[in-house]
Amino acid sequence: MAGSARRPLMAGNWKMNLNHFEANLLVQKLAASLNEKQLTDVEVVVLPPFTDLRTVQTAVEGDKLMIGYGAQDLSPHDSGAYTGDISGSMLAKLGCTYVVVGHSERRAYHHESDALCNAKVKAALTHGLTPILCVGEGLDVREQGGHVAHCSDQLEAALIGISAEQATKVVVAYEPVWAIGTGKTAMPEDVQEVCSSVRERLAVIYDQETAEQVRILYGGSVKASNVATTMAQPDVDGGLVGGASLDAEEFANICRFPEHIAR
Ligand SMILES: O=C[C@H](O)COP(=O)(O)O
Repeated sequence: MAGSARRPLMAGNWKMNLNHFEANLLVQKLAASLNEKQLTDVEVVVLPPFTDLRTVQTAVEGDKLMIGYGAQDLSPHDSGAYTGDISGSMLAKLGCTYVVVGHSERRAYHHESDALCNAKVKAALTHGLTPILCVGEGLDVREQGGHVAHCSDQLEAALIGISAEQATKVVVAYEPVWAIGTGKTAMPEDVQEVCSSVRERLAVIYDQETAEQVRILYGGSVKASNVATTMAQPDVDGGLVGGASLDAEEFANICRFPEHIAR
């Protein structure tokens, strides 16, 4: 993010944690831990389970908290006989502004394909939601040196049929699978390598101006103790934080990262 015009984004992916009582407590604590300047410098977003969204909406709107929120997944369909699905329009009605698409846990445990991710990106954009499109390689791919091509290919496949104007509204999250929930953070230079290659691929698919507008996040064992060096990389515009976002004080410290980047 060094010198970039892109506003940093720190998104807390709660995954399948916290009931709606706990969700209310966490969002209130988080908001109380950050001041107006910090919440202006960095866009802070939480991504609770579906069952917590109404509670988070009530807290955010009722107390005018400067915190955004969104969902962890959405249906590629708009409505109808899709048992268990939640549509983009339902999320938009709940005040969501973001939705995660293609998280590696969904790709692995629910066999989500690039084609399905592409349909979900389109569904999100149709309903005015910002997709946080996840890409990332497994350890085997990294060890064979295929990580850059793997992530670029996932990106390109998920953006088929998306215009340049729409692409500027997409957030990309680079999450190496081997760094998720393992405590093994990728080295800042490794993160930069993939994030810059993602931006280069966006410039090839669209143009340089479009590529410069897209925010690219890093996710994988982000903590307050390691966030600053990663965020100091020029093509990293924020983070997608899992486990550490469940602790209000730790996540607030992560969101304060600009104060720890040497200028
Ligand atoms: O969406 C978040 C990522 O999967 C990272 O999770 P983690 O911070 O627990 O490693």
